[in-house]
Amino acid sequence: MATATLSYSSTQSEARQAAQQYLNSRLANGAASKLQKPFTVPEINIASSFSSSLEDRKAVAAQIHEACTNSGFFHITGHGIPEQTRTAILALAKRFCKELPQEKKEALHVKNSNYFRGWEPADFSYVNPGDWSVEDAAPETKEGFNSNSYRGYEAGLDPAGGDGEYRELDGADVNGNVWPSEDDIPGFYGKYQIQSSWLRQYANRGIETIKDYYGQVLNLARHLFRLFALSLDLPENHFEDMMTHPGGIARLLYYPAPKNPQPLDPKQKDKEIGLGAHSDYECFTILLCSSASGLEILSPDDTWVPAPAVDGSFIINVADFLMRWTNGVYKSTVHRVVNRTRNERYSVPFFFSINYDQMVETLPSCVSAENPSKYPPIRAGEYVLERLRATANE
Ligand SMILES: O=C(O)CCC(=O)C(=O)O
Ligand SMILES: [Fe+2]
Repeated sequence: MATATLSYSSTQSEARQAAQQYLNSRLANGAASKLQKPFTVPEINIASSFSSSLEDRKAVAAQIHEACTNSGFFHITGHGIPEQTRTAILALAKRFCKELPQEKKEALHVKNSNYFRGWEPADFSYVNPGDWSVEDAAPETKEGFNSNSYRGYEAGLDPAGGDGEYRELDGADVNGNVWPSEDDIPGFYGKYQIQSSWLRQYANRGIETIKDYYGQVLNLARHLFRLFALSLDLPENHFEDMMTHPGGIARLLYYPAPKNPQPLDPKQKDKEIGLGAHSDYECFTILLCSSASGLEILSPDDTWVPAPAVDGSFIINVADFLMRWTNGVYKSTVHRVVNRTRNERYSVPFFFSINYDQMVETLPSCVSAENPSKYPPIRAGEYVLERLRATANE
């Protein structure tokens, strides 16, 4: 079990150093621990978790508990999000990366945002801070757009409407989002009324908007958090008041097809990395990926295990904040992306947090005489902001 803590630091280089130490200790911990049972990424059909029977919901929660204490990764099917919504957002990721002119992307550069929102070119951030110091390291090949839901809480992106109390990562009462203009990429945010037949062709191609996807995934995230509560022997509504204006960063990612795709080979260092080894920062991630495989997760015996996309499923993984909150009971597992196919790869991770202004203490059901709390209380946004700062090229 990883017990490393992340210390809080003021400068960029201190933050990066702390993040590297943290990641190294996670990697070392992984290698040192013995495999108790097979390391698996199970498929969990959550359809019966929408049942009115608490017993049905608890049965799904038990499967979630099992996955979160093992690999920390699982696929979900039976989630209720239509295929059209899923293909639409992947198509939007493609449109953003391929159709938006370079100067329009530059205008949205993530370096202009205090909250890591906007367009991120391939080599702007390294999720594994050690990759900065590798002389001949190829840049990460991903390119992305980070967005967050602030506007939604005004009844825009959040189907529940929110409580109007959203606070940014640093606690500020501001809107950290940036959006491309609807003239440049119609239908991106969702405010655009499709009037003309020329624009309707996008709709006919099944292209919806961030708003549609974000709203549906936010509903799913809240549903999953209720199941997480049950899985941790807590009342089902334990997290409810902490999800009234939750942080949630949706990222549209594009991994170009590699020129020279390499098979996974433990004896060879990969030259072209899509996204370096890292763990996610928030509570959990809901990941949608296109059919090109590429996600690999680090097993406790220190080998990379491919976690290919399963038709119609989302991949869910525990992230560091939930690992910390559960006192290390739930595993936030190191993963990376290496596109080993000749196809482009698109993915849309949604990093779900509770309200960023929420203070949390280790969950009572995860503390015992044998496993006392390892972590002091912390504000959710403060933790995530520090982790984000460590990865950026400033
Ligand atoms: O693109 C993927 O499949 C995974 C992305 C990821 O791990 C991340 O953005 O943290
Ligand atoms: Fe990740």
